Amino acid sequence: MTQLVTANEMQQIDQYTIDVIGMPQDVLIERAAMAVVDVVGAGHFDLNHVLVLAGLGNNGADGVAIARLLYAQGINVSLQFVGNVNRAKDSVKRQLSIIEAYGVVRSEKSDFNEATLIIDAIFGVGLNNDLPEGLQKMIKAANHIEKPVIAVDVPTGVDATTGEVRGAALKAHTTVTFGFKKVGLTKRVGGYLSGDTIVKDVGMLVPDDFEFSLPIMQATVTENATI
Ligand SMILES: NC(=O)C1=CN([C@@H]2O[C@H](COP(=O)(O)OP(=O)(O)OC[C@H]3O[C@@H](n4cnc5c(N)ncnc54)[C@H](OP(=O)(O)O)[C@@H]3O)[C@@H](O)[C@H]2O)[C@H](O)CC1
Ligand SMILES: [K+]
Repeated sequence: MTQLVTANEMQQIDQYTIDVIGMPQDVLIERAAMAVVDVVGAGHFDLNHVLVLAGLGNNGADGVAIARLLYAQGINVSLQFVGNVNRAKDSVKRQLSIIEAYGVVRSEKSDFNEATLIIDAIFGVGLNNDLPEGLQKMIKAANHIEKPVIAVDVPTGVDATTGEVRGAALKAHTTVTFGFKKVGLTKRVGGYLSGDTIVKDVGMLVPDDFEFSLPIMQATVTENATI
């Protein structure tokens, strides 16, 4: 039994946990990163060269924290920041300054062919438009070489509510989604691109009077089920 949420509902729950409950945002980001690292370690992925793609929002902050944790475990990880780092949210800038102290080298342009596993932390539930052209091209190239991808929260390019592709979207082998399963991961092409979806608790709390707009999903859902 899985409670489904829209992107907006997830953002409301995020904000309630931080603003009302007082859970520090960096704690949620660290727990999200640890959840993904657990899946990386438990899966049958080739960790010879892990490439983390991090964006400029909190999804990217998760990605930078993931790169740091993998590096601390002695895994060969490279971090590519996708976007203009000057426009990055403070949460990302904090993670970037921490990771520099750990000695993780940021790669400007990553060669997907060298990577044995890609961690997609470019966009999550905050995606609100079609991806920029350049990023669409990069994503299509990445999909073409078919490297295994673990998506952080939502595969980049998939709308977490509608399941539609916003210009282009990474095809994930596995999606590690936080708190609740986003409905966009269960319907239309979003259900196909998310691969195996694992829901991980990172300590979010739901307001007592919160009204979910979506039903609780039975255990399995077909690829194009519409909710
Ligand atoms: N909320 C929390 O404290 C936590 C969230 N978690 C993770 O964070 C993401 C949601 O993070 P958010 O910063 O809201 O959004 P994204 O990281 O998904 O997107 C980044 C920003 O990018 C801009 N944006 C959106 N769409 C586009 C686009 N098509 N082209 C260019 N830029 C785009 C947008 O900024 P605006 O200024 O345009 O609004 C986004 O804000 C969530 O998925 C989790 O992974 C943590 O895990 C836990 C704490
Ligand atoms: K992502």
